Amino acid sequence: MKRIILTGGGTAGHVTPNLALIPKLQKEGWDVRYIGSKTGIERELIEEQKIPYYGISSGKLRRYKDIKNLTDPFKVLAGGAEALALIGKLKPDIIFSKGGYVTVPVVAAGWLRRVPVIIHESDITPGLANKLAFPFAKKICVNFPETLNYIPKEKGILTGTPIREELFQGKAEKGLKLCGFNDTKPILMMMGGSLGSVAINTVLRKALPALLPAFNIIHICGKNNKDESLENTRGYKQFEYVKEELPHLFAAADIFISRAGANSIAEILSMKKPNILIPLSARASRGDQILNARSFKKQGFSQVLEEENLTEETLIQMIKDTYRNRHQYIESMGKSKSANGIDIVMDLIRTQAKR
Ligand SMILES: CC(=O)N[C@H]1[C@@H](OP(=O)(O)OP(=O)(O)OC[C@H]2O[C@@H](n3ccc(=O)[nH]c3=O)[C@H](O)[C@@H]2O)O[C@H](CO)[C@@H](O)[C@@H]1O
Repeated sequence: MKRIILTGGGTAGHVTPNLALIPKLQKEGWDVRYIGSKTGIERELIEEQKIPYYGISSGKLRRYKDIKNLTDPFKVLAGGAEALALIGKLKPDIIFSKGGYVTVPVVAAGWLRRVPVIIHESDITPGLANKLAFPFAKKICVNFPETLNYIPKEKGILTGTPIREELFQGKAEKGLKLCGFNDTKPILMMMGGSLGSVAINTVLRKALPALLPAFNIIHICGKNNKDESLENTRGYKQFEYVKEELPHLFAAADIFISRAGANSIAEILSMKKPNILIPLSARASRGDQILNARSFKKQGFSQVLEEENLTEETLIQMIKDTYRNRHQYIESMGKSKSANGIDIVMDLIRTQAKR
């Protein structure tokens, strides 16, 4: 039986494409194993899939000053030794990495053990962890054509992003039921990336009195970000993080507000949901979401609201405009050539594997 090690972690964006691949790989008879960090979100998300999970030590590679910079290099080294031992024992035919700090020692160990490595980069500009990992990879899958400019020519391949098949099987009625909505108002859904977004949560909640007469609202607010005082508000439903509910909520939604994480926006595009993207600002990140969002705006798929301009008034106005022009956005998204990346990535895994 051919064996694959999947790796990726830190935030759900580095895990959900792997979740999309798992059922496909299993169907083709692969023995699937996962290496992630000991405590990251990937552990919970993958263990639920009943996949053997191996947690290794992991440290963040920061470009800024932090007391943890003193201890984290040792964790990275420990992670490297653990990964090397694991790969020696498991003898996989291939490693597929979705990025995140924990993957660097895994792909380096794979290279040392002569296991072919494929990396997937979701964002327009590669993250630091993936950049460090690129020399160890045979192939690098990308989600945006622009990304090919940032990686060695002979390694890059435009695949798009693997999207979980179940997302296409949602039922709007089930979504309405999950939220307890029983009128015909259009549904506005807000998803702040896998961790939620306190900045957007606050503004959306302030805008509720103006929005609720016109919309029912689904708010995915992130872990520990629920506002209990709003729990019984009619037409407003909060979730911290959703799993099997997500396809049904997607199906029910008429318009979306989202961060511009690469996976979220790939999903929104493939579900053709008119949307407003509020990218994570360049102060809090390397600015990758800003580029993701601009690319979507340029293609006519999205409206973009920069965090610097985010207020109740700008948000409400943009929601009204986007809803009014929804048919135009749906039409542009319908013309998009971006497809679910799952088939191309599966082909690549088959052709690059040792056996
Ligand atoms: C803060 C941070 O580092 N953000 C990065 C991270 O974002 P983040 O982890 O938020 O990534 P994405 O938006 O790409 O993906 C989130 C994934 O989680 C899923 N989901 C989310 C909420 C929920 O309740 N249930 C659920 O299943 C979404 O459907 C999606 O598949 O990785 C992205 C992809 O590299 C980057 O573009 C982001 O800049």
